[in-house]
Amino acid sequence: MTNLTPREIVSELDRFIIGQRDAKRAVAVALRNRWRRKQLGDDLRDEVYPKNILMIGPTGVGKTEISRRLAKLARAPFLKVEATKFTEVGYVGRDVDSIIRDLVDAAMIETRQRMRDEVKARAYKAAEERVIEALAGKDARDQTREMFRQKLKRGELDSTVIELEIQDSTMPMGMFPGGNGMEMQMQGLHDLFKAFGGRSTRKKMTVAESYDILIGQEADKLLDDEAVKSAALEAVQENGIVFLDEIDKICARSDARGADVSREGVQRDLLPLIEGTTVSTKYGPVKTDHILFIASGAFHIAKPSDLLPELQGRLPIRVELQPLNEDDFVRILTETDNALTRQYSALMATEDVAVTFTEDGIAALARIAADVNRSVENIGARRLYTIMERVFEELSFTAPDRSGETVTVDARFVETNVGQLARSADISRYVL
Ligand SMILES: Nc1ncnc2c1ncn2[C@@H]1O[C@H](COP(=O)(O)OP(=O)(O)OP(=O)(O)O)[C@@H](O)[C@H]1O
Repeated sequence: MTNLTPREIVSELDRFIIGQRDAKRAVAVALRNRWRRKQLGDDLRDEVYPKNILMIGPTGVGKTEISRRLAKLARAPFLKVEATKFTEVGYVGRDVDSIIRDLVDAAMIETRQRMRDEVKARAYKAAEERVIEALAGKDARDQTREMFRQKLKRGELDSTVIELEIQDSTMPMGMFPGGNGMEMQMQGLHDLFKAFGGRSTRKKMTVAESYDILIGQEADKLLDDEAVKSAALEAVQENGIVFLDEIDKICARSDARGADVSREGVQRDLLPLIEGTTVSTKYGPVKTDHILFIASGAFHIAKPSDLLPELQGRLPIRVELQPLNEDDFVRILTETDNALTRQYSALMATEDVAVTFTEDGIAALARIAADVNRSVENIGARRLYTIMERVFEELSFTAPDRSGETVTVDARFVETNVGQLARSADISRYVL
């Protein structure tokens, strides 16, 4: 939960997203409303429901990015899901409740990671004790232990090999950054192992290598699983954000049948989630009343008014996002904290190649992106990714041989690398 004001939230979002003022303001107010709700007395607090948002705008203009950044800012559990996923062939009421279950899974990983970080200092101390025990033996005198401790601190024993009892369920701290399916599976396995007490083996490793593993193991011992679970469930219920993409694709049109039946079915299934219901998950029941839903779609063909009236009522805040033009691309390339120009320069710097961008180089990149969006298909800012990748293709490959060089990305450099490709719509369709 953050206590930032709407103005502060918008200015945080401004660091990453160019333009789209209305959408930023809408999400900022939604977030602030959560804080306001928390300040209310018990009786009123339960009555205040989130005002869900409908974002209308073409692809690649920042709808997801705004929502994701907002969630990050608020440290809120976040899930993006395509509404069309539930209309796929074979749809027999595919479980929309899985949205909430996936959100809880994501929250469990994040919460565990955060709580692990909180106990990290204590875990580090405990890990150090175990290393000392492995070095000095179980019955070593205090004086001997202290001597090893000093040596450890000076890094003198980093490459000494020790033998340790390792629980198989233990994984290094770095393995839970939160997010993708693979990690979720790992998490499931991890829980399983933990439940059965894990299997321990003796392993040889250097002191330096042992720390990550031992800290992970000790942190797990300090973590109370029940506390992690209840914190994660509370985070979902009070702060969860679900981004429902492609909501326009589940609108039924009046002139068709068949697939449209299932589309309308999905809307009906989604309704209770958005209106507030209780979903059972493997960690316990979750009330969805205060989860914020941000629905999004291009609405090129269907209109918001084609959604079920009940669903329209549950998405009362409508914001339009604007298509991005050449000027926006220049700003995206130069003003954002995570600008692609910064990313490429930093990546090349790791090879000791200094990359700088000139103003006309940036202008050329933006112009080509806008041209290709016009002539082929408008995919918004995503076009910058494909253009940049092409521009840097040669340099990326040869960088290790060019250590110590300086490369200036100016209009000529851009022209040489993508100019020709960009002028042919047929070729750009495949490569840009
Ligand atoms: N206004 C913007 N400012 C800066 N970067 C942007 C902006 N719009 C899009 N981007 C970048 O383009 C990429 C795609 O944007 P995003 O995922 O937000 O698209 P979207 O509008 O949600 O489209 P879709 O509905 O197809 O998912 C992201 O990496 C994002 O950083």
